[in-house]
Amino acid sequence: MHQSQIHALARAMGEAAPYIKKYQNRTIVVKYGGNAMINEELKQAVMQDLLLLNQIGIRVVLVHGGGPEIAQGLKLIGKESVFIDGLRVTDRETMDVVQQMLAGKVNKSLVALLKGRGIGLCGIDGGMLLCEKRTGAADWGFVGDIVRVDTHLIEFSLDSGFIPVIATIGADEHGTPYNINADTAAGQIAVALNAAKLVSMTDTAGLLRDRHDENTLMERVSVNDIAALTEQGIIAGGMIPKVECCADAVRGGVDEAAIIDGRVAHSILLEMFSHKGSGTLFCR
Ligand SMILES: Nc1ncnc2c1ncn2[C@@H]1O[C@H](COP(=O)(O)OP(=O)(O)O)[C@@H](O)[C@H]1O
Ligand SMILES: CC(=O)N[C@@H](CCC(=O)OP(=O)(O)O)C(=O)O
Repeated sequence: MHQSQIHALARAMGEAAPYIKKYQNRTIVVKYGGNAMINEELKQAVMQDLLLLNQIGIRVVLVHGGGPEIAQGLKLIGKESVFIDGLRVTDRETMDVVQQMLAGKVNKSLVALLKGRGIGLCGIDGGMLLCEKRTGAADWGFVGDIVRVDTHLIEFSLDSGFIPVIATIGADEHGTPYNINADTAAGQIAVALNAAKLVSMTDTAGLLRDRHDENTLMERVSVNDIAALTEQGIIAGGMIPKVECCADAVRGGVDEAAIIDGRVAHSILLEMFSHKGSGTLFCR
């Protein structure tokens, strides 16, 4: 190792040390989104980072999406994806595909990369995510709103040293399964766990003032400014539920929430263990 590399390592470790102390024995919830999850190599790098966090004593909960995989599954049976306000319209046939893809293919592929430390769950397991049918401006079919998060199974997995990997399917009191947006679920799970941090990994550098220009990254945003940013059209599309869930998490008692770039290797380590962080940090 060169002298310069040794200095860089010493500097990085010195910078990281207080953050490692801050997060040890605390819970962090990581939401890993569909569009950042497509590249196999990156997926492996992200899971390795989560394993590292687990090994240094941070309680990591992974909540995953899988929108693109669901779209693929639907295509195979000749169905197009339909979204209203960012939520998938989910009829009975679509719900079957959501279950197969999220709780099956995507969940197990992530657990497999966690080398024996992952435990694959969905919100139906242990009564984790109790839902009711979403009502409002449209009929989304089997799309659920979370009524209650039961954290017992998550805590049990964490206490046993595992990384719970959660597919966001819940059930109502009759046992009917519902499809839940993964960002929304991650935010509510983070609040229920009284997490130290929520990190949402996606396919942009973070929240951009101009969504087509990554040089306009907003590094720090107060949750009080979100309404104005949405009104100005700066927060749009898939960013709306993502930002809202960060804001709800922070308002619900999570210390901080960040949206970071899931396409950049080790961005989560940079976010957690450096002064600069990465992406956009939402604070009170
Ligand atoms: N201000 C903004 N900054 C960054 N991305 C934005 C913004 N407004 C809208 N977006 C869009 O939101 C997308 C991220 O949401 P989404 O595709 O639902 O992510 P995921 O699949 O990770 O859940 C970005 O790829 C981008 O197209
Ligand atoms: C109700 C609803 O829209 N559910 C989402 C669940 C998966 C998800 O949120 O995946 P991403 O994080 O990859 O977007 C869906 O069916 O696509």
